[in-house]
Amino acid sequence: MPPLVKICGLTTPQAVDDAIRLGATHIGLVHYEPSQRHVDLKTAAELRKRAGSRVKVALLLVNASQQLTGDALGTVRPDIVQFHGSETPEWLAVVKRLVPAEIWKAVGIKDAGTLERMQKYRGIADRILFDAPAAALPGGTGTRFDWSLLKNHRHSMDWGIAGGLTPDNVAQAIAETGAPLVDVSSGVESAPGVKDVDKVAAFLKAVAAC
Ligand SMILES: O=C(O)c1ccccc1NCC(=O)[C@H](O)[C@H](O)COP(=O)(O)O
Repeated sequence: MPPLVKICGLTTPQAVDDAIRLGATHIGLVHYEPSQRHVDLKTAAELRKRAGSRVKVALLLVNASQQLTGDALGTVRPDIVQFHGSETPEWLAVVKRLVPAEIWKAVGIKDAGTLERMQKYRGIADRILFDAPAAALPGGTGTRFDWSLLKNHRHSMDWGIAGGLTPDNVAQAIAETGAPLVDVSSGVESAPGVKDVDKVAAFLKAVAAC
């Protein structure tokens, strides 16, 4: 079975409809003001509603306060909360107890030590998303990590990969890592925050062929 596909950083109803029509299994909405893909909570709730049950919807937060996390989850009611900052396992466990959503943790993978350090999320996060290490922003940077770090790794949690994936390299990334889920944002854009329907189609076609 081909990997699951999350198209992240959607900002418009058209982009949501396109991603779903073309076969994405997940979409991501970024609520983080410094991001060029930031959507306010009202917009995020509208996009979430539009997606309905056609696809799983992830809401991305980065080191959000308790207040903002509560407001965001209460307003948007996502299927998944994707924590993309330096949130602790303890905080994720609190959120997990309070909301009926899957908890995902993005982890910037630098070296084999990352694979040890992320074990602290075991039993708490429902999925680990391996991404490139944080740069100016913690995600959506179009940067790849060293896929060979995951070669032959025995995963103890559900997982996926992100970071610098494109229609041209996603098949190789899947072949090298065996990822059960791939996540893309800038690799299917014509400009930061603007999804390109042809690139989204090409990405999904490349994954479907795996
Ligand atoms: O997309 C953003 O702007 C963003 C900002 C801050 C935190 C996370 C963000 N995106 C998270 C994602 O899940 C991206 O899809 C992932 O980092 C891969 O991005 P890209 O390398 O552009 O495909």
